[in-house]
Amino acid sequence: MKSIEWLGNILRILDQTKLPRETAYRDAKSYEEVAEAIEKMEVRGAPAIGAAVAYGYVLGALEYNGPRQGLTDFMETVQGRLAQTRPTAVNLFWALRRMEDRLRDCWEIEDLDGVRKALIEEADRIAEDDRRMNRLIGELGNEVVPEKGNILTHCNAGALATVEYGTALSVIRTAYSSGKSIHVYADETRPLLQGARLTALELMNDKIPVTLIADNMAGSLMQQGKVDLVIVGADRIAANGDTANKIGTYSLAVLAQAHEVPFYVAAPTSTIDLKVATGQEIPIEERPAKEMKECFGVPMAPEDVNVYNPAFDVTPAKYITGIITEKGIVTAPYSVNLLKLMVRS
Ligand SMILES: CSC[C@H]1O[C@H](OP(=O)(O)O)[C@H](O)[C@@H]1O
Repeated sequence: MKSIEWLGNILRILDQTKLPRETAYRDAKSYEEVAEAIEKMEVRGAPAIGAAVAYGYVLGALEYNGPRQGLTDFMETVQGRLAQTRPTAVNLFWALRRMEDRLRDCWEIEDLDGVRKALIEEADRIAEDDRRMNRLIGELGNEVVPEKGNILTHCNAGALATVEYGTALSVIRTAYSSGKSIHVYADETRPLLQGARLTALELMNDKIPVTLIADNMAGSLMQQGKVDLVIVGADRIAANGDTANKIGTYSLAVLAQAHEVPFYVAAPTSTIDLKVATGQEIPIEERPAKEMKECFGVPMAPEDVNVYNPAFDVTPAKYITGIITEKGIVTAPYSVNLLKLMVRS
């Protein structure tokens, strides 16, 4: 299953809100449609959002029908719309910056189609970079996976959260295909159930042994000694290693430390944001109350009850055993080692 597919002038988006019961697609023909798909979480997951935004930017350039000199101003409108969709995943802004830089480098190209071609090539590079980084994350991350054991993961950091392979699930896939005897506990991940709906689906499709659990069961499994490793994804990693990820990740990290279970974050370097010193600076998205009060249309709470619905939380670096990236596995002191990693070619 591919989260997105570029069809030359259309971005085909697998509508993840309908999985696993229905495989449906949105064929986005405009940057506004891509923005809506991101806001509605039809496409979600930090790296997948980054690639979707890159192609949304291309669709904006294809929509523009004015004189060449007006393109830059128009693309600022496109950039603004895409940038306001979701605030936490830094990959969104990393991809937008790459597209803006590419547009700026096209200043000598007078032909609009020439500029569009250059932007499409940049978006394709962003997508290919993600595929490459995720493969490497799997290969390098395999080092931390035991020959035999139970791995717990949270939310969906799989192929559906990226362009291909996944991040945390890339490590799991690589370990399994290397012959390791692993089994996965997948947190269902309330309220939108990315674990139940997406991670369980991906792992079953790959015939990787998986058991679905409610989020509140993780502690008990660790207390029984049934979890050997926790691997999660990330939406933004601060310069000191503090990591924003799906709500519930922080609780898992504290539980893992209390039970001496290794806790790893798997993420491409496009998720590392050295411009934020600590996790306190990471903007945390608040999602609509409806997502808490309903489960896909079925009321789960009184209609007018107050709701707190942050989409992410921040895990302090002290709870993180290591961060698995395509350039290597980083451990504490993160402020030093993340900087070294990012300057490494
Ligand atoms: C490969 S990182 C995926 C990351 O994104 C998810 O958030 P959302 O489903 O809201 O986009 C979750 O935090 C995952 O770990």
